[in-house]
Amino acid sequence: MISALRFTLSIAPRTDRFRSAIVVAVAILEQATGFGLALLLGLFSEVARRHSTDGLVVLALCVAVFVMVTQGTFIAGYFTRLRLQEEIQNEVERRIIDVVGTTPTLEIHENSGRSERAAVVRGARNEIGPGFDRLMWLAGAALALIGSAVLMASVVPVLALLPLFAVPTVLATQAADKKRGKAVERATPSTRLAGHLFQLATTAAPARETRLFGLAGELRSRHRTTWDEAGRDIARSDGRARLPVVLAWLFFVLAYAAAIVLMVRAGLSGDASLGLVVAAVAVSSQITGQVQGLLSLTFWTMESLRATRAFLDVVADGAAETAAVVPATPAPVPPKLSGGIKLEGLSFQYWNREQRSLSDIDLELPAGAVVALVGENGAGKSTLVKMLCGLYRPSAGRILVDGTDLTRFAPDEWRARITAAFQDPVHIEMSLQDTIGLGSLGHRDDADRIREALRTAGGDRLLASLPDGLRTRLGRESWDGKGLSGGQWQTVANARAAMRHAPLLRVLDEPSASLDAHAEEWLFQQYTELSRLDGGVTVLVTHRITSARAADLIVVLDGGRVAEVGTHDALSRADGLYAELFHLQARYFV
Ligand SMILES: Nc1ncnc2c1ncn2[C@@H]1O[C@H](COP(=O)(O)OP(=O)(O)OP(=O)(O)O)[C@@H](O)[C@H]1O
Repeated sequence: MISALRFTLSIAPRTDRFRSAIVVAVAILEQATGFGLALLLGLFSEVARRHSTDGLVVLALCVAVFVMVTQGTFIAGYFTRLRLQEEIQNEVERRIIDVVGTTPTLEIHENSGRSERAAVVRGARNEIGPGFDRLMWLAGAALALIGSAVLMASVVPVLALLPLFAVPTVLATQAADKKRGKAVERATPSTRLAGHLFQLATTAAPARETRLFGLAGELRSRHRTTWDEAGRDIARSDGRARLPVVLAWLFFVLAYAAAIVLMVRAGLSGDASLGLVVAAVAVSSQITGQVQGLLSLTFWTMESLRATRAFLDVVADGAAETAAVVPATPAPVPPKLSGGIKLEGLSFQYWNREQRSLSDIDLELPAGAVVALVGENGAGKSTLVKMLCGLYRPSAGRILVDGTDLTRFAPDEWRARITAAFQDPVHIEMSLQDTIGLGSLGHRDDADRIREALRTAGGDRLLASLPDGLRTRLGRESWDGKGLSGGQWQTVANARAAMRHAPLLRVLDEPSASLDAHAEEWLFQQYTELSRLDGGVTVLVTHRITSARAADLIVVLDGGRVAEVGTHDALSRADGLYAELFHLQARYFV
């Protein structure tokens, strides 16, 4: 928690020094209002006892000015506080992008322990922004409580201890809060699932299937069951924490009653002046409010600190992964492949799985070759291409690029020299020019290169059909842009992948899954020519054996192992799994 506290205190002035100063002033002034009014009330009683009309008038003016200043500061500071919270929130979101969006591998999204922490941060990130404000209000509330204790002690010294009687209440509430936090954390898998069900039921992409299969009711009831499961554990933890909080509160109420008796006795016996007793009784009447305020502010501050700590954990996770994966002195990535890419005993096991998804893969992918990767669903094709992209670290074995172990390259430098189009491409809702130009940031304004990439991907007709050409806004989720078909989105992603010239590795993970036959033929012809020209390795993952046929090398994966390697002719003759798949498809499609 100390690191979360330090972060909360430092991020605000670093984000906006001026607004932070205003927030500190507003918090303290606001919390001092009750205390100041109690003092003025004490003075009123003294002046009234002396029958000083002038004194009463001056005091009334003082009260008016005091109230106007404190209320005015509160109103004037309200928007400053909101603005500061937004600024911090935005800064934190950018930092989350920096960490979650840039870890060298995909572990932060797929290793369940880490992905859940990242999910907690995504869900609770709105609590981080108000952290500084809550902390300042908490400090103001604590100062007001101390001021009240000093005032009461000046009437009866032992009353300085009264706020101490509130400590058990604060501690009991904190303990309850901690237990609740743990219960909320335990419930994360259920709350994530409930979030997913909510998305399924309310967003555009799944809307066709949810209507077609009449799923709204089913999703609603699963959402309820999932939330109920999560809620039961949280409610149980709240219930267990309630008794200590109630006992601690009773303890404080008894002490408070005794304090009032002591103060009245001091006034009656003449040990303290009337004004002082009135002021002390007035502040003591605020003690419960102050303690309650302190408790709720403690609760909200703890929420912010807990979210901040989760954020710092994710930052630490990201830094640890970067330290482990990025070599201190990286080897230079070759400008051109001379030999090719070699896989030696390569194995990979996903974090939450018992079995390896890839086992002992030995392969040679020569420079300039088009390699088709085929195999049944779940054979390990996508896992293998993600490993080639450096998105997973091998569990065993290695990948050699012209003899250099891939792990010796800086991941960013390796990825800057390769390109990829994945199945289910992401729909980047920008202008057509931007969404393709992102494939090579240095050329995002180069309209000729973007047109050329579109041509390679077979997107000439798509471009001609768009009302504003390259400037056409795409997508309907983020704005009112042009909706594209699945195949058109795929073409845009393929064009994005074609933006990088002469990559060392070109990965095409089912790039034609939603393309028509002409588009597919054109695409493979283009990529094959490019590979031969630039000498890189092209790995094509496909379920269409007819597409694999033209590749220089066909690799058949089966259950995470290499079942067969060879050319179409050799594998057809071998009469193994490839020949079986080929004949099966040929029977229906050729
Ligand atoms: N993120 C993941 N976490 C855990 N297991 C995974 C993950 N992704 C894939 N797997 C498992 O790894 C194995 C290989 O999956 P992979 O996606 O590589 O197969 P594939 O050959 O590309 O399949 P498909 O043809 O259906 O796309 C499968 O058993 C799959 O369940």
